[in-house]
Amino acid sequence: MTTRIAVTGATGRMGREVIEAAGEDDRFEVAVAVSRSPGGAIAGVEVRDAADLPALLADHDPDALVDFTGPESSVERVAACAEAGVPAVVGTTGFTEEQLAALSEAAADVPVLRASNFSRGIAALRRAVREAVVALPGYDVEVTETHHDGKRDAPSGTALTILDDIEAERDDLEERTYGREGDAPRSPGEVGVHARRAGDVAGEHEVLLAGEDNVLELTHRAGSRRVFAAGALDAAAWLAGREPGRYDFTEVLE
Ligand SMILES: NC(=O)C1=CN([C@@H]2O[C@H](COP(=O)(O)OP(=O)(O)OC[C@H]3O[C@@H](n4cnc5c(N)ncnc54)[C@H](OP(=O)(O)O)[C@@H]3O)[C@@H](O)[C@H]2O)C=CC1
Ligand SMILES: O=C(O)C1=N[C@H](C(=O)O)C[C@H](O)C1
Repeated sequence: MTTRIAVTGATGRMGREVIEAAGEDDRFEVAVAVSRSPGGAIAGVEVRDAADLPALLADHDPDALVDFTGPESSVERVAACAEAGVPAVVGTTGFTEEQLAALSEAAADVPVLRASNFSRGIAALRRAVREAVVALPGYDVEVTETHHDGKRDAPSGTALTILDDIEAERDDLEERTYGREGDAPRSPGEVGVHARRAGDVAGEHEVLLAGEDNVLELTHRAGSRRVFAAGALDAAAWLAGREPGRYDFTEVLE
């Protein structure tokens, strides 16, 4: 069965990648792609005006929409999905609590699956990190992420998700320390968080656990954006036809 998707932010790094990945996979068809700068085509798909999204969703009736844009625009695009009855896959990161509440509101009308990272490797890293922090109680924990120079939000959405995972397992870690400068010895309740921006790195996340004479480093590196696009497409196929509500990428991988 073919899953017909709508893609927002078509000219963005991820929007483009999703359109190209869908074009190379028989299971998917891009029913409509929108951009703030319409015109031209990406992988043979005409790029339409994002301002017309509500009408385009009504006309094309896609099985799911895939959004990798920015927080404000993502909330607007998902509201259009709620209005049109289209399931939404959201890969955008950097949301405020208020924006997350708006996405939850939309999930009362349509299925909404949001994930800070659509790579299977990160799903495995998260499981390994949760296990490691339990196995190594009292160890110091530091999270470092590295991304391309165009990334806007810091720390990355994935780093924040990993920090939530770590804090859920370790009650003693109560303070996130973002970088260090000056006279800054470590205090026991800290989790260090470090964001590096350089070149065209697709995405790297490292968790360091260090105790007396024992150091464990768990690292995931995305080789390209294609891994995120592939995961988002899997999520779109999985989400199509589900009941309204909030869904998680881990459910897609079960
Ligand atoms: N969950 C995951 O696995 C992944 C998540 N991401 C996240 O996806 C998001 C996009 O990343 P990336 O593609 O690199 O970013 P880009 O800046 O390359 O692309 C984002 C695109 O979204 C659209 N856009 C951005 N801001 C607005 C706005 N205010 N209003 C309307 N449209 C807007 C634009 O497309 P246009 O002009 O065509 O409308 C823009 O080109 C980020 O939040 C990033 O963290 C990225 C990779 C993987
Ligand atoms: O902006 C990116 O590029 C990425 N963003 C996501 C994040 O913020 O975690 C996922 C991935 O690491 C790439």
